[in-house]
Amino acid sequence: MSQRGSSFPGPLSTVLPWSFSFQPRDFSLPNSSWGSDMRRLYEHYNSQWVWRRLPSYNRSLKYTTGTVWKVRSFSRRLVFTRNIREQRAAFEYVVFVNKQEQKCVCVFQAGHLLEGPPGHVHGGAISTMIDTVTGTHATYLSGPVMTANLNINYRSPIPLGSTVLLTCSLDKKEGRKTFFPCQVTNTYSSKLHTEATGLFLSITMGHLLGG
Ligand SMILES: CCCCC/C=C\C/C=C\C/C=C\C/C=C\CCCC(=O)SCCNC(=O)CCNC(=O)[C@H](O)C(C)(C)COP(=O)(O)OP(=O)(O)OC[C@H]1O[C@@H](n2cnc3c(N)ncnc32)[C@H](O)[C@@H]1OP(=O)(O)O
Repeated sequence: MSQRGSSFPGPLSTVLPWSFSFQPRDFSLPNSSWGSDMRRLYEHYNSQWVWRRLPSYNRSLKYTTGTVWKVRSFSRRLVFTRNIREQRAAFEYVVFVNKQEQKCVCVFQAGHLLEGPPGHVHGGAISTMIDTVTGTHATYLSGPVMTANLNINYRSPIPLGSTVLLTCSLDKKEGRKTFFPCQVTNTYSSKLHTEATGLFLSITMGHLLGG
């Protein structure tokens, strides 16, 4: 199994040095809780050179900034989707980007802690994953961004424990604004579960730090 894409390849890596990286756990690598659909799709995308796996950590700034005081103020905080220790329990996912086509896919296995309607995934958990995937793609293409608007239509419920595919593309860029449509389907792309559009605004890091 190849392990390509071990460093974040987007614009952030040129802006922010990685001087505080110390081999943190990469949550987007396969683990024993992944079911057969997760593994099959992971292998499918990981084996094609046009798709690049993005690593995923449980702290957003500790591993991306080179400024000591920022590390001190952010390092104890954990990224929402990566802060549940028990594998399989919540958000198991891996994101791949296709730079040529400006597309991004996420293979997502929804764990039992994400229940909304009996036996099915909570709408807030689905929107979390849509925000994460479109936000990751926006960051990859445009550098630091914040979600300004998420518009979501839930078309069919997602069974708890199942694996789904999120597909996101770049629609248009207008100055600081970037628009990303996103669909959530079953793993064969034959059933639509959710469709959404995300609007992201490019920001400076000062915006996040209250500057
Ligand atoms: C998010 C982390 C970024 C840092 C990255 C660093 C390291 C991380 C590494 C990797 C990250 C990987 C993955 C990311 C994972 C998850 C993503 C989660 C993202 C989120 O979960 S993030 C939380 C929820 N998010 C907020 O908490 C935003 C609160 N909000 C604001 O902070 C401001 O509101 C802001 C910045 C959005 C805009 O403020 P602003 O002052 O910069 O811009 P302004 O208002 O002037 O608008 C300029 C033009 O955008 C139009 N515009 C604005 N808002 C609009 C809207 N809602 N609808 C339609 N158009 C809108 C205006 O109409 C105008 O348009 P025009 O130019 O045409 O007049």
